[in-house]
Amino acid sequence: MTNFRIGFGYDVHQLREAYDFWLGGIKLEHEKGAVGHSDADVLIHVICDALLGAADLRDIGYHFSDKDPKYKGIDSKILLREVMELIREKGYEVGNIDTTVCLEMPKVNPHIPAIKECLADVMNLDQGQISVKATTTEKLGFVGREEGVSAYCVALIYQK
Ligand SMILES: Nc1ccn([C@@H]2O[C@H](COP(=O)(O)O)[C@@H](O)[C@H]2O)c(=O)n1
Ligand SMILES: C[C@@]1(CO)OP(=O)(O)OP(=O)(O)OC[C@H]1O
Repeated sequence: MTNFRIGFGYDVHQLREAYDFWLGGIKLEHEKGAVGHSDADVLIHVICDALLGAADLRDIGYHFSDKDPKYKGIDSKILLREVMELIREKGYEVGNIDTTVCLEMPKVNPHIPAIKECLADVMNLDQGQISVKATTTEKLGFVGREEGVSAYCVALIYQK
């Protein structure tokens, strides 16, 4: 019987002027960008956490410490590739992932095709296995005040 497992990821990054805004592996043009030890790509970070959680492999900070200078400014696509290797080493394949980005501005929808193409390439999956959605928080909370961006991801993995 196929061994199915699910995982969940959640992450937040501050938004500040003079920072780049990486989301799902692509750079958005916006007056603010995300702050982090890495490139602060919140969408990739939640995908990593959902996959690691599904495989019972702890979390992103456990594998890539934010105290380690090796990861300062690192392209999160490199981290996602490593996470895919870790779960495949354990015999897992990805069924699908579903993500939601919580962001007041800018609009994510126009970028979703490029994000899916990029993530499918990094993860070696079909674009149909990767869902990316976005919502504002109706001007409420830190997202609504444009102080930060958050994201959620659920992942289904399986071992044949
Ligand atoms: N940063 C965002 C936020 C939302 N969207 C899209 O707009 C729709 C309406 O947003 P609500 O917060 O009012 O539900 C949402 O369903 C997304 O399709 C977006 O592209 N980028
Ligand atoms: C990715 C890492 C490592 O560079 O740094 P951040 O960009 O700060 O991201 P976060 O989601 O807070 O946690 C994981 C970190 O260890």
